[in-house]
This record gives sequence, C-alpha cells and structure tokens, in this order.
Amino acid sequence: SKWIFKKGPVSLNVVGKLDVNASDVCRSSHKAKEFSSCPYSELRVGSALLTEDGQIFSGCNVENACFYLSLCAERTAINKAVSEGHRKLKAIAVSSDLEDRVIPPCGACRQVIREFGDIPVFMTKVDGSYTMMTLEELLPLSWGAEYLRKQEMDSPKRN
Ligand SMILES: O=c1ccn([C@H]2C[C@H](O)[C@@H](CO)O2)c(=O)[nH]1
Ligand SMILES: [Zn+2]
Repeated sequence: SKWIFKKGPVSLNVVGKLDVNASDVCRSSHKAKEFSSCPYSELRVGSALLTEDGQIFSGCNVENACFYLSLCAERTAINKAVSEGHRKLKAIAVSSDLEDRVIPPCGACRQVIREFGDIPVFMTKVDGSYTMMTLEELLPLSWGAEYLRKQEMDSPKRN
C-alpha cells in the first residue's frame, strides 16, 4: 500500500479501545477532497468519519461567493451521517493537500464534533501519516448538551 500510517503522539489507547481502523477513515478523508468546491481558498479539504455500526461517511469543503457561508469538510461529513440516522460516531479524519503539515479542524467544527462525542480526530498529511488527538484534547472544558439537562450534569452522557 502506498499509505504509510504513523502513530499519533497522544492518547493512542483511545484508538485501541474504540477499535477504530484509522487507515480506512484517513484514506476516505483524502479521497473526499476530490469534490471539494474551493474556488476562493483553493484549499481542498476532505473529511471522513466512522459510525458506530461501521459505516464511513465523507465530505468536502463547499465554499460560497458570500465567504462566510462556506462549509468545512468535517461539518459536511457530519451532517451527511446525522441526516441519514447515524449519530453515534467513533472517529473523524481531516485531510488536505498540504505536504508538510496536518490539517486541524477549525473551532466551529470542534464544537460540532463535540456534540457527537469525545472521539479521536485524525489530522492527516498527504503521505498518509497523521496526528491523532481526542476531541477533549482539541476542545477542553467545552460546552455541551449536558449543561442544558440537569440529569445529564449528574451523570454526563455525551452521545
Ligand atoms: O479543518 C478545516 C479547515 C479548513 N477548511 C476549509 C474551509 C474553507 O473552505 C477553506 C479555507 O479555510 O478550508 C475545512 O474544510 N476544514
Ligand atoms: Zn471547520
């Protein structure tokens, strides 16, 4: 395989615990760049996620001439999965064409990922390597549904 997957530096136990096949989800996120609509930034971004029942959904960034209406790849992928009935996510990957650096999700996407759990986020490079951080590491002390529901504050449940 031309994909070489290096191990991320943190929380690798999470990958083992959740039984995530990082190669598949990272490969899908790279593939998802194919349909990126990014005439303004010219930065093709792809994302893919793994659902609890083992399905992979992917998405790309979709930009708009009214710049702030542009949607990131991660939220495209998440909205595809959720709108098809998949709310339990196990992992998400993000990819671009940048050679020398991984692509981290923006703050808005971190908050949207957070809605669906403290999952591993694989930030990939074109050579197939990645840095993995959990959502909690990317967005500590975050806002979520449990703050709106007393019973969940007493025993937090994030999915
Ligand atoms: O994690 C990221 C970072 C950026 N972008 C997109 C949004 C925009 O289309 C372009 C430039 O910011 O990159 C994503 O899709 N995901
Ligand atoms: Zn984003």
